[in-house]
Amino acid sequence: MIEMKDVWKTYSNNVKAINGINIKIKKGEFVYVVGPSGAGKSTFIRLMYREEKATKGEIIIDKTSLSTIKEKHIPLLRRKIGVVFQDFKLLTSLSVYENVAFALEVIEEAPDMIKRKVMDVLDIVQLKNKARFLPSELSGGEQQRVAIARAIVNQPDVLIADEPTGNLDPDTAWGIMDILDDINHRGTTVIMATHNKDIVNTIKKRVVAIEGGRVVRDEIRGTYGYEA
Ligand SMILES: Nc1ncnc2c1ncn2[C@@H]1O[C@H](COP(=O)(O)OP(=O)(O)OP(=O)(O)O)[C@@H](O)[C@H]1O
Repeated sequence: MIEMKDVWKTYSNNVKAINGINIKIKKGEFVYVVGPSGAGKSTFIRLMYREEKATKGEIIIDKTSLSTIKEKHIPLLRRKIGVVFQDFKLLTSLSVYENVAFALEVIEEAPDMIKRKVMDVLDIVQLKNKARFLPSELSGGEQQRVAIARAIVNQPDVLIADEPTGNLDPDTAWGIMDILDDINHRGTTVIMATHNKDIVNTIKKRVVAIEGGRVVRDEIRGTYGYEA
């Protein structure tokens, strides 16, 4: 359902971040993206949700080609893809509930559906009891769980996470992994860029290693393969 065919990305400053990637990711897979700092992992991920446009090659998400997609159809594409970042990116003046509901309000979901969907995803991330809290009143792990709830409330086909455990202590990071695993088991494809060696080596999944903007390793149940 996600395919890259000979994809290249050169930034405007002439940095060649992605240099000829070919990959297929099937519906329902869980994929770790690993590699040294500056290898191109974030660029690879940003290309998938069209935050960046490929310089060359074709990216197909669920039959939609990102090279020919019209600007007006990009919001529709983004509804198929939930994104989670290392630094959470929550709206600080809104409550947990409002942060998650916001994603549905912008697509003009009916108010009674908003309430049901928000409470359902807050249940999945185990934060129903903190729906009225502000982000500043939550721990880092709880804030990341709100960000995950926001990313999945539209029931996207794909959840992309760029270093979702990067700002969290080890115990909290494992809790986030439980939730991502649970979301994957419910049918969502999960693609996660990470530097967390312990997690990759313990919760075995497909591992795609990127170095110098190329896929240098792609293993079904792989290992991290670098020193932490
Ligand atoms: N917006 C940008 N403009 C110009 N160059 C960029 C931009 N974003 C990234 N780069 C460059 O592209 C290359 C790949 O960066 P990218 O962020 O994709 O790597 P990464 O593997 O995610 O690194 P890290 O593990 O440190 O997050 C690097 O040389 C980086 O400096």
